[in-house]
Amino acid sequence: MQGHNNTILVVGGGSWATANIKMLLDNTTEKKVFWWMRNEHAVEHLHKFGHNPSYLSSVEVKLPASHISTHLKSLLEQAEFVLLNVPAAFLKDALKGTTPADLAGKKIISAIKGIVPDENLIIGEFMHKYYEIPLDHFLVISGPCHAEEVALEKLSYLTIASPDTELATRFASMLSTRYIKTVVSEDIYGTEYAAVLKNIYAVASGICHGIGYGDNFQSVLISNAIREMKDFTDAVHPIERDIKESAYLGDLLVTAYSQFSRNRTFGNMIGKGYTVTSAQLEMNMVAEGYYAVNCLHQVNKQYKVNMPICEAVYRILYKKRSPIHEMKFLAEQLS
Ligand SMILES: NC(=O)C1=CN([C@@H]2O[C@H](COP(=O)(O)OP(=O)(O)OC[C@H]3O[C@@H](n4cnc5c(N)ncnc54)[C@H](OP(=O)(O)O)[C@@H]3O)[C@@H](O)[C@H]2O)C=CC1
Ligand SMILES: O=C(CO)COP(=O)(O)O
Repeated sequence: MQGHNNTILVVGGGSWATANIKMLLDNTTEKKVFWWMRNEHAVEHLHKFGHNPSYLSSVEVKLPASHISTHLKSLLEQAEFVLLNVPAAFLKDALKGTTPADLAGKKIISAIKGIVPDENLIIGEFMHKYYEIPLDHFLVISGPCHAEEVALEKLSYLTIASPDTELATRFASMLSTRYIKTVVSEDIYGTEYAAVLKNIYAVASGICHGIGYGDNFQSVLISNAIREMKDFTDAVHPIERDIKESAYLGDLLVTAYSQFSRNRTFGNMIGKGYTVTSAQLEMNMVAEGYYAVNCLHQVNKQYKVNMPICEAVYRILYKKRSPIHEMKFLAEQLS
């Protein structure tokens, strides 16, 4: 049983999970950090050498061996906070065998920027529906922040969203460091959906770059993308929201332009003529936008928001339409 014990379990073994572990360990608030990942070899490597062998391997992880394991149930017992950090497509797999009782009373934080495939639910909705997590026990970590830059301790800003802003502020105080500034928000729906959408727009940006469009066109694409994002988030959860804040516009910009973006890299390969499978094989990491655009296409059947950029990416990735033709068609609709 856990009260306010500042015990955080990070679930996931990829780059963002490793970056989150670093932030939590560099932050000086008294706390206990536990880490679950599926890969036994990576756990052994961390026990022996204090580095994740496959992702952000320069990051030093100083945790007792008993705090890093592949056994989720036993790690869950003491946790006050459970920080979900696997790609959305693998969340069900990661939580297999976990019941609502195992998560009862815990605060769930999503650092995932994706939708659960087949369910077409963002993470807060999924955890509420299948694990009975009340929304005021749910938090989102988002904002323009690449794991690679966290590893380099480059100044970054994160948004912590929760309907319970006191809780969000408490968690933010366990994450902030010299190089991490935090902002608190109440907008869990807008923050989650904006993160999902910006991945799709970054795929679009990469496709255009791969085809040969230049910076002039990219800027028009992204200007239209932020309007599309605003229309969709307003339709799903209409509250007073400034789309220019860093969790919305900021994350769109960094993902659409950064050399570190997996979504942009994936899109670039598609624009250059790679198939989806060959582009995925080429990358050791996951581009959430690929899965998200299919889910978003389904979700938007309900809202019917005009989303020409998402639709173009959907047809390219799921209907095997030519990137050149689709982007030419899209270009006619942008302004
Ligand atoms: N990277 C970043 O800069 C940021 C990422 N995010 C978000 O964080 C989330 C996690 O992404 P990230 O850490 O970058 O992931 P990575 O792409 O770095 O790593 C992929 C992760 O997925 C796991 N995985 C791959 N295939 C499967 C499978 N079939 N079943 C279960 N797990 C699998 C891998 O485990 P294994 O190694 O065992 O194969 C690995 O832990 C995503 O939603 C992403 O959008 C958010 C902000 C920044
Ligand atoms: O969310 C991110 C930066 O804020 C990471 O984006 P990518 O998954 O495209 O690398």
